[in-house]
Amino acid sequence: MSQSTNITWHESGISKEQRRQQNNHHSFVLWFTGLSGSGKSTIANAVAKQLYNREIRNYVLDGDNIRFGLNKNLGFSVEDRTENIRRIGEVSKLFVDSGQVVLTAFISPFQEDRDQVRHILEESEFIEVYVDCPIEECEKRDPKGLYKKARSGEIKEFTGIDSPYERPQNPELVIKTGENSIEECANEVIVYLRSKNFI
Ligand SMILES: Nc1ncnc2c1ncn2[C@@H]1O[C@H](COP(=O)(O)OS(=O)(=O)O)[C@@H](OP(=O)(O)O)[C@H]1O
Ligand SMILES: Nc1ncnc2c1ncn2[C@@H]1O[C@H](COP(=O)(O)OP(=O)(O)O)[C@@H](O)[C@H]1O
Repeated sequence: MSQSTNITWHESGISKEQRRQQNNHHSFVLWFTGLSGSGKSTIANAVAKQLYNREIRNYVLDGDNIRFGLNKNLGFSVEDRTENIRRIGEVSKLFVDSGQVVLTAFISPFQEDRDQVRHILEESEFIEVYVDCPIEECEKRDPKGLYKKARSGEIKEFTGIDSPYERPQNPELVIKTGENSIEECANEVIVYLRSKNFI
């Protein structure tokens, strides 16, 4: 891939702080990470609905959807997953700059890639949420039939089967979707955000 040269950063006339002030809330990323079927999308969307009801501007970026468009040229090799997360991180940063809350639902299996996203944001702008669910339960749910395909060898490099998942070392939040209901898990996130005065 070639690199751009002769480019200059253009400052916007409206600052992030001004946008936040107009929206009347903080802007940040809720980064959900976990195995396929752990409940990232379900919880992200449940939280998004609660935020919407509180008039907090937000948007969900979801793994499958992004791979239909922006990242349609990426597969599931280690390198492609890293590039996937790098791009999502940059997109998330734009959302934060626009004064919105962004909820991301990507497996994002590598600690280093998640840390990279954390580092391009400010400290109060990145909340790593580990959607913790035993693989046995994810496999039992198998909402898209992908574990079955991975077990039969039809899908290669499937996370948790023949591709690694690195559990977050120091996440801001851990939610256990194998033990608690969807509503309870979503409420845990809302309680955390309130405790930090983010909402
Ligand atoms: N090999 C392999 N491994 C894991 N997942 C696979 C694979 N092939 C397809 N899928 C489907 O793609 C979704 C994961 O995409 P992500 O962009 O979140 O993955 S990653 O963060 O780049 O690892 C994932 O979505 P979720 O089930 O919502 O996690 C799957 O539906
Ligand atoms: N407590 C829970 N939290 C999240 N999802 C749950 C929970 N209990 C059961 N589920 C079910 O598990 C599945 C999770 O799928 P999904 O949200 O697509 O996971 P992911 O985005 O991590 O692949 C859904 O069918 C959902 O209804």
